[in-house]
Amino acid sequence: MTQDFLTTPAKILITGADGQIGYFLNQATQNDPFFSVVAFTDAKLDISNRQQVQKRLDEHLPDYVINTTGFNAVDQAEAQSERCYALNRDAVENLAMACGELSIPLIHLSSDYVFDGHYESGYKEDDQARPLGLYGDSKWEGEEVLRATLPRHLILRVSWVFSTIGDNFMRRALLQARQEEEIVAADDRRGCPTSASDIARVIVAILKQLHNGAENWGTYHYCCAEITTRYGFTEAVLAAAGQYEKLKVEKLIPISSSELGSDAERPASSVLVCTKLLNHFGIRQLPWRSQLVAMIREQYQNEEINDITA
Ligand SMILES: NC(=O)C1=CN([C@@H]2O[C@H](COP(=O)(O)OP(=O)(O)OC[C@H]3O[C@@H](n4cnc5c(N)ncnc54)[C@H](OP(=O)(O)O)[C@@H]3O)[C@@H](O)[C@H]2O)C=CC1
Ligand SMILES: Cc1cn([C@H]2C[C@H](O)[C@@H](COP(=O)(O)OP(=O)(O)O[C@H]3O[C@@H](C)C(=O)[C@@H](O)[C@H]3O)O2)c(=O)[nH]c1=O
Repeated sequence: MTQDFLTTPAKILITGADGQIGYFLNQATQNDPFFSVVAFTDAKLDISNRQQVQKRLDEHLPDYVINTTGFNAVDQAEAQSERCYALNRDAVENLAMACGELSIPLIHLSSDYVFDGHYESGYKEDDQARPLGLYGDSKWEGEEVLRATLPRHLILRVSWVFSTIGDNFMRRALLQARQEEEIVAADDRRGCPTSASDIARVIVAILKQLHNGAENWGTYHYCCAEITTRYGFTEAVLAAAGQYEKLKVEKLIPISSSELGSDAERPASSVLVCTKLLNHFGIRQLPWRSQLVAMIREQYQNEEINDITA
């Protein structure tokens, strides 16, 4: 019997399901008849546990695994390198090996921080990775271990993720704007903020094409359109949030990253060029500004669920 790709749902297994991207991917696929979804939080599937990973895959036999986990605390990574590499590299190897045993492709998320940030015109997929900090290095090593272990993989590098979930720059800026009269934002690091729900849209579009026979494996970039700085993004957060409440903040002050200080070095310009994704999958970039307006609306509409101080 041949498999009918057009009528058989694609069975996907999502790891890290209550993180930013995991949550929105789960939301985007749960009610889509194209997919049959099993979504695991870390309590139900700890990907650093090789036996547990194999057991879950044996139980569910998904068509695709999507790994949205990550040790993402960029500064903390410098002091907690063991934990960082354990999740961003070694656990990726666990997944890749278990997927390999069962011939399951793995979709994996990586970061603009694999680059050193000196290339102002933007990074393409094949540009030399040269991470500045341990977080970026662990993501790069995770990519490399996946490439070496599982031929049918897709690595999607994304940047500056924001959403109504967890700890991210949008929510931190909003919290500060409610509590402080003056806030500072770095105006010397360039990048592209990208909403977690938009990344979910991209992953859904990729999965649909893979499941219909596309064999576009490899490494891809996706970020929302329009380069900005943390200062430019904060300005937009304040404008969008100001539609819903009178914020305490009166002054937004541009500042250099060196004045702010931090444990980890970060790329000065980590813009991702996304034309390969367009050429191979026909997926276009959406502007982060419209994504931000929608995300802020969602934040205010479900203020209790999206408790910013939690
Ligand atoms: N956030 C960003 O700006 C960017 C993120 N990325 C990459 O995208 C991916 C997703 O990021 P994002 O959605 O922000 O991540 P989050 O930090 O929001 O979510 C990560 C999830 O992984 C879970 N997790 C942690 N350890 C384990 C484990 N051992 N087994 C299973 N799950 C675990 C976490 O659970 P718990 O909360 O309980 O610890 C959390 O739910 C990551 O690979 C990240 O490196 C790339 C570029 C930018
Ligand atoms: C404390 C503070 C920092 N900053 C700036 C300095 C620095 O550039 C940045 C730090 O914010 P974040 O912690 O959100 O940034 P960071 O953790 O560097 O964000 C990164 O996370 C990882 C997971 C990725 O993969 C990257 O794509 C990127 O999103 O914000 C301000 O603008 N104002 C402030 O008050």
